[in-house]
Amino acid sequence: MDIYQQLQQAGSTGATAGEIGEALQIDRSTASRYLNDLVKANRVVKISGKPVKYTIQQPEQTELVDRHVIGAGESLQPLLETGMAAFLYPSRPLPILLTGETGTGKSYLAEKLSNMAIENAGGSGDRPFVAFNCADYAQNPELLVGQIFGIKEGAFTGANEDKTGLVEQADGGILFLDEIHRLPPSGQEMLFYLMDKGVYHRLGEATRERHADIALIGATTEDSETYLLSTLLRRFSVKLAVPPLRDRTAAERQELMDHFLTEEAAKMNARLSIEDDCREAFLTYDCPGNIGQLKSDIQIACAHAYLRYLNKEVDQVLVKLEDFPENNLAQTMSGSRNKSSRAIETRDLTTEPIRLFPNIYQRLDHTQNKDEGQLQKVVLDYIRELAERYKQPALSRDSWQQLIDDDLVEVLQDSAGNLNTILPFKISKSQLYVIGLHLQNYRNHLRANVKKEPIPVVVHPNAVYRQAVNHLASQLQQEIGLHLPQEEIELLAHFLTPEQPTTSGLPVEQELAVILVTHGESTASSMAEVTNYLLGNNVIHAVDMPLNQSAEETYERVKQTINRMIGVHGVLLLVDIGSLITMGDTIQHELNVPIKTLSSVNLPMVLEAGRQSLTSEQTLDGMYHQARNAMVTFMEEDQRQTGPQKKRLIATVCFTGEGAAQLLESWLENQLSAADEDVLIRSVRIDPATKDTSVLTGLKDYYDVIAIIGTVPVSIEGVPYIPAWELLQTEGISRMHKLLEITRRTAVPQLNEHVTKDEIYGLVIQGLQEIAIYINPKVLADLLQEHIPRIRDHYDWDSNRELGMWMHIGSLIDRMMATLLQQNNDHFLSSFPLDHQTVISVQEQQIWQPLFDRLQQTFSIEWTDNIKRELVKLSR
Ligand SMILES: Nc1ncnc2c1ncn2[C@@H]1O[C@H](COP(=O)(O)OP(=O)(O)OP(=O)(O)O)[C@@H](O)[C@H]1O
Repeated sequence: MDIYQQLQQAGSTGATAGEIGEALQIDRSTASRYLNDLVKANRVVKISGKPVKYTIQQPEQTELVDRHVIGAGESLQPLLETGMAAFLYPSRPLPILLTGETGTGKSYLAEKLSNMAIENAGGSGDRPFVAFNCADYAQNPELLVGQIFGIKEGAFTGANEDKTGLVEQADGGILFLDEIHRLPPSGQEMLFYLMDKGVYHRLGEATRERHADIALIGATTEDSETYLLSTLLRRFSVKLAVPPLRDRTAAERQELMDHFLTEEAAKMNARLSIEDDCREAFLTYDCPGNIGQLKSDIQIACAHAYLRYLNKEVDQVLVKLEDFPENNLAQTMSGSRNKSSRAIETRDLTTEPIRLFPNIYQRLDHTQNKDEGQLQKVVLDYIRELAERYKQPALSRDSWQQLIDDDLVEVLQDSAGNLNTILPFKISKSQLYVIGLHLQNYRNHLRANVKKEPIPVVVHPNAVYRQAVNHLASQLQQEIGLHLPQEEIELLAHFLTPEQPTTSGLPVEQELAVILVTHGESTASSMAEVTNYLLGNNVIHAVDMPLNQSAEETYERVKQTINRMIGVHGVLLLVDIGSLITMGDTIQHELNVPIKTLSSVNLPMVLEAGRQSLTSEQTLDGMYHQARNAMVTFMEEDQRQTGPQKKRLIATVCFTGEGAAQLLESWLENQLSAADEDVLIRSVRIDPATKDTSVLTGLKDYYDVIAIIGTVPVSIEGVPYIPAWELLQTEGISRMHKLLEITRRTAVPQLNEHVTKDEIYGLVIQGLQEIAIYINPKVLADLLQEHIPRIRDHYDWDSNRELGMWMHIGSLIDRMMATLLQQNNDHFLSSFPLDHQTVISVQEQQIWQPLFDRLQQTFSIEWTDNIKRELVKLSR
């Protein structure tokens, strides 16, 4: 037996060198020497005292926890150890929930814990760590859930293709969901289900069950008891509270500060030091945004010091007390007086210029691989990063002056008026600010007087933006003597382009463009809207010619429209009257872009032109002929009145053109039988302000619109309107089937589908998976399975009726959750007519109440008497 095994036997109380020597029959000094070797090797620890004892080092405390995490040995020790224990739990890692104030380091710790766990599990790259902040999609709960679980093509507007979710990406690894409380209840349910069963489905996916094995870390700044469904909360077996900065030790705060200063120094590639009084200020000031704020405040101070250094006033980067963010300084000096308002000011000021702003020249200098593609990527990343980081327009003048020289700020602010006359939109404050930041970069770079890599030209920005920047450039030259070379002008023009180029997709290059120019306030734009909608692509550009608009103005607008296009090789102009034909010829000469013109435009022509412009390898001539033929055929058919009849169309309408209408669209598609192959279903947005139905009327000219279905009552002559909620009941469904039947070209025998009682459960899950966003269909179906039989027996529903009611309840709950989450409850409630006449009998009350209660509990919805009465009335 060796010394180590002997010590293991001694357990946590340990043993002295003498005891070990005695047990192994070696002399004490030899035992002591061996023991000290083991101590050096970190396998044994000394327990100080008299006599000195030795005990073995517990491996999980030394090897598993990353000692590089600041605070690992102090305030964060219990947290890191519990976190690691959860991750290394036999068979399956336990889900972890990190709670704590903003900036305490939850994301940081999640990543550290994941890295440690991955390393401990053999450190291979095939265990992915996927991090996602739910707050990024908080405005769109549907998309948020879609990001996490994946989206099936057509699940909602814009879902043009199947999309993999993060769960799939993290399969076999770790998924970190920051701000998890932003998940809508349906998403929380889905997550719970995944944690429980390892099973999930993509949004809008009816039947396919997917499997994933992930370790989950959630984080929230909110009170998890209030914001998370209790089912989900319970599923997090390990909850770790990350301490605020004020509860961390002084040594840790010092260590954090040194760490951040070192990070900044590395970025600057210069010597950096900090004056003592400034260091003191950083160590003691009240820092409500915790480590995150400490870090950004240090960054701001360093940025100040760095600018001073670049301005050549000093020979090293020295952070002084004057660099300490002003509001904080005031706060430090005035103690805690008026703390809360100061704290808010501090955050406002620091949220924007939190880091040294990106520096293109340094990046180009540091780019090893100088091939064209790589250099372009550096430039595009820079443009995007600057634009994204500073896109919040709420910037105070102070924050401008913190980072941009006064004279530059002045020229920029003066130039806004001129720029607005050239640009097709009003320049925003944040765009000006971003330009200012870049110009400051450029100026600093000139001052630093180092060898300058020319900025590579990425994509030629279009003429309007170049013209605007040229204007700015001459103002800069005249007023402050700052000269901008051509490549700088091109770069700045990109900051003005509304769609910032991304590395993955440069601004869309449309080789062949179609521009529609017609008289009237909105004729061209309505036709373009319909076509773009039907083609699912913004291919038609419209120029309206209101009666008071001069021919010259129209001409200019068409020219501007072409100028704004990138890489266009040919334009088809579709106009209403022949006199506009000459316009194309003149513009062609002026802009040197081939243009062809077709007059007497109608919708089939626009549609065909749009379709052709999307066909790859189409030529301008080809597109012209196809569009022309489409018009001729249409006119001939119209005259003969013998051609194929118009296709049938069902329009689904709502205020957004997304949400409800889109759901209905996919649900309806499944209702169509083979005899209804010609039927198109299209969702249409109705502007809530104008309730303008011209798009629908426009569709009627070219389609046989057989029904309008939706959440917004719309009346179009000769077209029946079916409210969405009626459609989810048996009566509504049969009404729609009837409509389809009577509008069919050839009579087909009516499908006499009768569901059986046993099929209802499955059909409802399937149906709700198609149309519900917020509820978990299975959870709802289980609940109804339990409660409906009593209700069904009371009203004596047949199976078809019962199916209708299940679906109705499902979509009602989904809608209630949607409105609660989107906080437009008033609109939702007002869609239920006030009803004082329906009386719910005592017996009805008894059979419904348990279901109402369960639904309320499970989906956190609030019933009103009106909604209950409506439901009971429908059941009778
Ligand atoms: N122990 C640490 N050592 C070094 N840097 C840290 C540490 N903890 C946090 N940070 C840094 O502080 C900043 C804020 O941390 P983080 O974003 O993880 O906080 P958070 O609690 O997730 O904040 P929020 O709730 O606002 O998302 C990050 O830049 C992070 O890198």
